[in-house]
Amino acid sequence: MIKVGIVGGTGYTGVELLRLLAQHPEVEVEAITSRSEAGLCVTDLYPNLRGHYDNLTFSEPDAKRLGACDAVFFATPHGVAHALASELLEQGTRVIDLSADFRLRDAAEWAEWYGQPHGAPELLDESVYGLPEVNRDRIREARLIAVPGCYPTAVQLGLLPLLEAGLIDAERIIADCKSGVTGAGRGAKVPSLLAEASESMKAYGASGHRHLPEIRQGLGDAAGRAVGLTFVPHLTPMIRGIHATLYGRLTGSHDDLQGLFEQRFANEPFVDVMPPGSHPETRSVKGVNLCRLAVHRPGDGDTVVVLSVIDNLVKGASGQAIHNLNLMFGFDENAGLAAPALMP
Ligand SMILES: NC(=O)C1=CN([C@@H]2O[C@H](COP(=O)(O)OP(=O)(O)OC[C@H]3O[C@@H](n4cnc5c(N)ncnc54)[C@H](OP(=O)(O)O)[C@@H]3O)[C@@H](O)[C@H]2O)C=CC1
Ligand SMILES: CC(=O)N[C@@H](CCC(=O)OP(=O)(O)O)C(=O)O
Repeated sequence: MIKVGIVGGTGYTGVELLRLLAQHPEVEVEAITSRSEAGLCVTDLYPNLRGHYDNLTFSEPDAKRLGACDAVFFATPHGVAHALASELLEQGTRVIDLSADFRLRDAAEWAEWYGQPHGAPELLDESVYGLPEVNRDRIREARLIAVPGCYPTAVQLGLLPLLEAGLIDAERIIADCKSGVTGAGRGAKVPSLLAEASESMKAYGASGHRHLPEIRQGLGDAAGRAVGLTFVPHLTPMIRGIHATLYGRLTGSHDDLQGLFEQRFANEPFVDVMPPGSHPETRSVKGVNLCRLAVHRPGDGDTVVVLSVIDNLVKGASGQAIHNLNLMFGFDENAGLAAPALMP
């Protein structure tokens, strides 16, 4: 049994960590922080967790208390993990950061996209990008994990087989992506209001979104060269879910794209390549740590269309964070992550 802490326990990814960890046989949640709810019992804020965390209370973030844990998850806005990670690592605590603080290898690029100086550039060399389907062996050895973003997870998993095999034009990739409103966090914001978000849909960040450099970095690694990517996110009237429709122009010849995808993910417990002709739905991954993919080649032409769905809060955040924890501590990869999706 290991002890873990969660910084940012009142947010959507924080409560999702609690929900999933409640079924984890090897983990006990020792500390959970919130500045606004310090002193409140977790089950008073989240009654769905009654019977699981009845003695757990939110407390102010405290490096000493968190440093007594084997691992700490950061489910906080950008910049918070920068400030605390070093101190925790020095105390021997492993850090799994759900924010974007350690995802980009280049501190100057991070500062440009996040509008603030990078707060811990000295840690960038050792941080490991926590996409298990790419970095499984490095994750096992890591002390500091940067959990991929939600859109970047859906897009990279959908394009990796094609780029690794050199089958599409790396200069002209299109990722047309839709997210549910929990992607924007639990804080009150006008675009997330029921009357603003329901029965409507809109693109945002079309000229440049902060996930663009992260996705380009990962796809560039897969392709072995810089990629040209158009990425347009949309806000849709659903609570959870990401749907990515990915377009590439085939350059290499390959008769069996379905087989290519099935082979690439054959040993991956959290990627499901669906049968030919499928159209995966976001509700089929609701609440589970799974990316479902379908590959299409309309009219047998030179365009390949990949459909990729995840739950932004699970495979796009908290579930993937727990998968990383399982690898770092040598647990069964499925621990805490085995339940099937909610339907409907
Ligand atoms: N929502 C999603 O789908 C995804 C989110 N992420 C990332 O995960 C992180 C958390 O997201 P989400 O759960 O949606 O965010 P929320 O806005 O829902 O929650 C943020 C949490 O962080 C705490 N917090 C805020 N500021 C600070 C601070 N300065 N120091 C310590 N704690 C702080 C808040 O509690 P309090 O203010 O009371 O301390 C709250 O518990 C973000 O970086 C987000 O980008 C990643 C993938 C998907
Ligand atoms: C709908 C919505 O607002 N989504 C968020 C992305 C989700 C997220 O939390 O971003 P990270 O994965 O980088 O942490 C956004 O566009 O900024």
